[in-house]
Amino acid sequence: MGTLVKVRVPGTTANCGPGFDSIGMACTIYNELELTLSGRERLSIEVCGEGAGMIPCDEHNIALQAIQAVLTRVGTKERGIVLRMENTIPLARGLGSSAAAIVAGLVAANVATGNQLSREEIFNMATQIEGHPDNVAPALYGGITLSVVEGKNAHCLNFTPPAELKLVVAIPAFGLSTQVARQVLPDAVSLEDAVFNISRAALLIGALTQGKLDFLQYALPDRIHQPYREKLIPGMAAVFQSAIQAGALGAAISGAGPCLVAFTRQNCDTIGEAMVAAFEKHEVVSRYIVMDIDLRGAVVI
Ligand SMILES: Nc1ncnc2c1ncn2[C@@H]1O[C@H](COP(=O)(O)OP(=O)(O)OP(=O)(O)O)[C@@H](O)[C@H]1O
Ligand SMILES: N[C@@H](CCO)C(=O)O
Repeated sequence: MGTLVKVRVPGTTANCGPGFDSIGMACTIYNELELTLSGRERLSIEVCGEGAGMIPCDEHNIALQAIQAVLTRVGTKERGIVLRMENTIPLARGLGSSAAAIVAGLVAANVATGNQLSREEIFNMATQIEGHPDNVAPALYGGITLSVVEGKNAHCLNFTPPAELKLVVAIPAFGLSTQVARQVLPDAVSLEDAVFNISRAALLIGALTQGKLDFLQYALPDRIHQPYREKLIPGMAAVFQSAIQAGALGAAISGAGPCLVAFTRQNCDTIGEAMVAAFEKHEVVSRYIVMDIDLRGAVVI
């Protein structure tokens, strides 16, 4: 016996073009995590669905590390952990699988130990474990999130997106770890590129908050991460172009990639099929999914 808690956490698409390491959106694709916490010394981890057989089931598991971080923080003596994960978020594709695992572990452990930590404390811990806030923020809070890191603290605003906004995501068959996708980035960018991104990130938030989605065509381009990551994602520019030709408002790398996300009001299947066909011309096997923006973030179920 012990305390059993089950949580559901959404996948996320981060950066959204120019908002590198800051802007994120929660998506209607979910992982579930069930934690049983007891006084009996025990560790058992079971992973079903996406990542089964690949995700470590020992002390290297990041959901377990998140749980242990909470247990240490609140000083509980209960160290018996039985963990079961049911995943639908594809692994290492740019849809926030690691952020979902971290947030799920933190939220479940906090509930199992009597809700001693606030959402802000959980957000800070999640940001420290993940290394940047843009996936963990929407995974925790839902909606569209804007995050900054100030010293040891992260701060986040979230808002509800325009109801008609849909996400069409082309998911390549190959994985790309965030660590590798960050290694290709430059240490510094020019003032011109910084201004390019700042102005577009600002316009993007204006367009999303005012529901002026036609502005996304001007707001989504990026110069500080996507051009450098293009070599890791064969066909990237062609997939963006084909999505726009099929009716999308614009497109971006989802997170660190290799998923590419198109933003649209309509024609989702036409756009998805065009993206998959464009990838195929570059010998990349892919599939597509259509998602809305999740408004709830992490929930106890
Ligand atoms: N449910 C899970 N439980 C434990 N570890 C997981 C889980 N899901 C993902 N991970 C770990 O996270 C790694 C993938 O993280 P990575 O940051 O590279 O990609 P991502 O989070 O899917 O994409 P992005 O951060 O670009 O959105 C996996 O290789 C695995 O080690
Ligand atoms: N902002 C992060 C998101 C992926 O975790 C990146 O692009 O590296």
